[in-house]
Amino acid sequence: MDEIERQSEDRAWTTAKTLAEALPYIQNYDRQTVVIKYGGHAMGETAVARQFAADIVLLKLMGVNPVVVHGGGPQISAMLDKAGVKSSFVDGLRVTDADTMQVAEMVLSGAVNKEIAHWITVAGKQADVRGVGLSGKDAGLLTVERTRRTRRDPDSLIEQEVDLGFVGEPTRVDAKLITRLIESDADWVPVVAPIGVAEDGLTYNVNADTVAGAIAGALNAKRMLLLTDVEGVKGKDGQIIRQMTLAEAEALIADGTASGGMIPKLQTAMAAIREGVEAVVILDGRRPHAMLVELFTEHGAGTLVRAQ
Ligand SMILES: Nc1ncnc2c1ncn2[C@@H]1O[C@H](COP(=O)(O)OP(=O)(O)O)[C@@H](O)[C@H]1O
Ligand SMILES: CC(=O)N[C@@H](CCC(=O)OP(=O)(O)O)C(=O)O
Repeated sequence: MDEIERQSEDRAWTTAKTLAEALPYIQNYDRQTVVIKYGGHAMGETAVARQFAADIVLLKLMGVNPVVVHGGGPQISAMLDKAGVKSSFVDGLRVTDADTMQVAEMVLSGAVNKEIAHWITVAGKQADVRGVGLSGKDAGLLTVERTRRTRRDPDSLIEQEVDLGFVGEPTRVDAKLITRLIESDADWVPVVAPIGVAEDGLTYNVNADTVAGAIAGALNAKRMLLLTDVEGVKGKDGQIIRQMTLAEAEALIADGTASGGMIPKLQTAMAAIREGVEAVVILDGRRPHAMLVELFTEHGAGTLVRAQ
């Protein structure tokens, strides 16, 4: 046996050992629902999105029921730039006027949603695993109400309402369609764009973390994974915190250690756990196979948030 053959044999035995060690974890997640929020920053290039899709197919074939909720903030911003439309954010939420709403829906439901569903179908072709692209508009999946935000005027110190436009907050998830897709004998993977409809029938732009949390809560998911562009949640010392409780998550927001986009993530995590999701993990979606490390190894990845 030459050196190359020996190395290949070593790799084969290592792979088999890794698979065998994963057995307890595979059983733990057998037929369990895992909601995965795939952030716009985590998507990166096509190769990264294809790798993500391949990992989703692997999860499905290992017996997990993955439900993907995606973002696309950077992709919306790029399209708005092209169209010469200025965009601003308040507390991490995009101020969404009628023109911005049109672009956001086109990008989220049209481009990003179809691309992710498509890559899942391509990656799962041999085993007939298929991505099914939906938005909160399909089958009444996501009802929202207009988000209200107030700001204290620095001069008068009076609380004033900030008009965010067509930005919505989930009020009801009708998960029947997702449940049917999950429970079907066919290997369908729901892929949801963060668009909702209010009682007035109008379309609203919703933060994708918030949508993932609402859907995970409605499905009583075992896990929600928030895939982003950092390794996990950093503490005061800049080190990644491996595990935290709801109270600790709240303290990180209160003392300003968690800021910007991390605030809606932790708030969503807390809300989902209060609704019955067992645990939420915030992890780096740019790293290939991060979901597999989290779900199927003792080491895990990122920051795990749980009730206590
Ligand atoms: N304590 C913290 N730990 C880690 N990231 C933090 C923290 N506080 C703020 N952040 C910021 O939150 C960002 C993730 O949120 P966001 O950019 O909205 O991600 P996504 O687009 O994936 O939803 C990180 O890139 C980081 O800049
Ligand atoms: C209201 C609001 O801010 N909606 C978000 C929806 C997309 C999103 O949340 O995308 P990421 O997860 O990639 O940030 C937006 O317009 O950017």
